[in-house]
Parts: sequence; C-alpha cells; structure tokens
Amino acid sequence: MKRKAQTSQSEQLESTEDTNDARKKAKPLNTSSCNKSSETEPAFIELEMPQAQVYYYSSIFSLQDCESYYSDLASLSQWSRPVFKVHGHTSPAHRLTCSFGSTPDKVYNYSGTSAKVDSIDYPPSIKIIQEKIESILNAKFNFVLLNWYQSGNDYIGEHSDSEKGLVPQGIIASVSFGIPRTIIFRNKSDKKLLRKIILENGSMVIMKGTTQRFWKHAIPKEKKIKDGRISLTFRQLQ
Ligand SMILES: O=C(O)CCC(=O)C(=O)O
Ligand SMILES: [Fe+2]
Repeated sequence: MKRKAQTSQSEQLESTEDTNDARKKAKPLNTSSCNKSSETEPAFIELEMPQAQVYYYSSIFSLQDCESYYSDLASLSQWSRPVFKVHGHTSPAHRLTCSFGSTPDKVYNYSGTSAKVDSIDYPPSIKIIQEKIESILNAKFNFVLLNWYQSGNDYIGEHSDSEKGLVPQGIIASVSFGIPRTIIFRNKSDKKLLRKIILENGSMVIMKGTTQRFWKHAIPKEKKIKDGRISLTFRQLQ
C-alpha cells in the first residue's frame, strides 16, 4: 500500500480556503443508484466516487425527532473544545466535540489529540439513534464522536479518518441534526476530483471500504449560516 494513501486527521489544520473554493467548484451530487424506501430499509443513494463506497440516506428521522434530538444533544454536559498539537503549535478546534464508547479504554487518536471516551453511559437519545442505524445498516458500533458546529464559522478541514485504531475498512456513519451543511470529498491523487452533498437534518452519510484510503472529506465554513448542526459519527474501533 502506498504511504501517500495513509493520511490521517492530522491534515485537518490545512487552510479552509481551498476547501471553501472547492465547495463552489464541486459538482453537485452524482448518483449511480437509488434504492426504494421501505419500513426497514430507507432509501439511499450511492455517490459516484472511484475507489470509495459512500452512501447518503436523506431522512431517516422525523422532523419532530430531529428537533428533540438536537436539543437533547446540545444540552449534554460533556461538550468540550479539543486542542490540536501539530509540530509544536497548539490550536483550538473550530467545533465542540464529545464521545461515548462501549468501554472506557476506547480512544480514537487523531491530529495530535485524542477522543477519549467521555462516558460509557450513552445518553438515551444516542442509544435510540444508534439502535436505529445499527438496524438499518446491520452493523454494530462501539464508539461515537459528536461534533457540534455552532454556526457556519465552525468547520472540519480536509482529512481522512485514520485507519489506526479503527476496524480496517469498517463503516463510519455520520448522522446529522440541525442546519444543513455541505460535505466535500476530494480524491487524494486527482485533487480536482470533487464530490459534494448537502447533509440534511435527520440524514445519514456512510463511508466504508477504501473511502478513507483514496479520498479526504471536509465540512467547510459557510459564513452565511448562523445556526448549528450536530453530527454523530458512529465508528467501529478495534
Ligand atoms: O460532521 C460530519 O458529518 C463529519 C465529521 C467528520 O468528518 C469527523 O468527525 O471525522
Ligand atoms: Fe471525518
């Protein structure tokens, strides 16, 4: 495997300007397939991305549930602002995070910091959300990292989620509540190859297989946005 392919979240301190520019240039959603919605299996679309497996489920939660989950999650006591240490520089993240895991020893290392389990007691709303997506995906998750972008000034820079500590080629499922935000995917070898989707309230995007190896992703700044978005990124840690 090429070293270049093994990039990690340490790249997230890159300038956001490129990514913002990318947001304007990226082709809107390209879909290669769409399944039919049913009670147990909601509709999803697969993005046309070489060497990646990315699927988008537009609304798996009702509007009413979305509102109540957003306010439950926003009132959690565990939110904090991570500080990244890269090459001797420290820099506070432009978002808040917190994490929950099945055992206290679960740690997700990234970008000179680590997401340690804040609690093994999952708040009831997170349990319900997790059960729902586990049944849709027929998969189990043992760790969830939450991101709270309080306005369009908050963002996550381009990165791929480190395979270290994650089940190789496992699933990362990101569930969104609140104001819609754009996610941009950029191919690592053909940097002009971009894809973007709007992550709507109550939606889920999943990345699996070789996605992290060949693509980066980012939630760029969108300065006009005044409202918040909370994402729950469910992960499979080893
Ligand atoms: O907010 C999101 O949906 C994505 C966050 C993300 O990429 C991450 O936590 O690694
Ligand atoms: Fe990520």
